[in-house]
Amino acid sequence: MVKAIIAPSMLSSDFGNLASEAERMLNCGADWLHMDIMGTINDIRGFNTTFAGYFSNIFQFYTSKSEILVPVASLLSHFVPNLTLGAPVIESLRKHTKAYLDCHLMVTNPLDYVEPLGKAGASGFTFHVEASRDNWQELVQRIKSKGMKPGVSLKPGTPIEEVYPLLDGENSVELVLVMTVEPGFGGQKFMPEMMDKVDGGLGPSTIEAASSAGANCIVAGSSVFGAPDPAQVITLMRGSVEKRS
Ligand SMILES: O=C(CO)[C@@H](O)[C@H](O)COP(=O)(O)O
Ligand SMILES: [Fe+2]
Repeated sequence: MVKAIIAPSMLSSDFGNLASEAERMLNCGADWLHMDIMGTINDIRGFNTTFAGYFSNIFQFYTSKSEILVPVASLLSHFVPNLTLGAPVIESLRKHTKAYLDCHLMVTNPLDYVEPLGKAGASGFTFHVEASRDNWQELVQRIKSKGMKPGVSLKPGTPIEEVYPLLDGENSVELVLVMTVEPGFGGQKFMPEMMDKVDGGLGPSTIEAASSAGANCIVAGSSVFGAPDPAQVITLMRGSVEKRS
């Protein structure tokens, strides 16, 4: 029987009560806690923080809509047009739980986050293949040296072949996170066309497609946190994966 891992994305939780939201999810049957770490303007190489921060604020002042922000964000080499949490939050949450903290790094230079997240108590460190094409071997070694489990993720538009080199050899990853939404926000629509490649928009109405496509580690945010009975959604998704032999 395939072992399911259900990892509620804490991006959809009440960040003002993160520790109790984490405990609630674990009491509802969650195996891992998925922590979406999203980049800031400081990710830009060569820009100093103040200038880049100021520049980004101007753009964000004039383009409040996320669909406009995306081209602006990519222009400014943001990995995603959103800002969530970092090592200090992981460190605080770690004081309240022993759970597996599955960190998903949507940042332009993941190497800069290995040290702080390892120290903060992260369990898994999943970086994006689009942000590590020239240094993924060093990245995997550094992640392992800090006692974290290395994973790789890919955006919907990235061909699955790009992660093949990371699947075997001494610098292989232990998890592949197939994004079934564009990275950056929770609550987006599931992209069924990703099934031949499977993170996002998952819930009772889409889990069958993902589990029959072979996914066993399920990241779901809005469908779990938005449910009147999150435990029931977690059990349903677990059942869908584990009925596969
Ligand atoms: O990494 C991401 C989004 O960037 C995902 O982890 C989402 O946060 C999953 O949330 P839902 O799509 O299930 O609401
Ligand atoms: Fe994620």
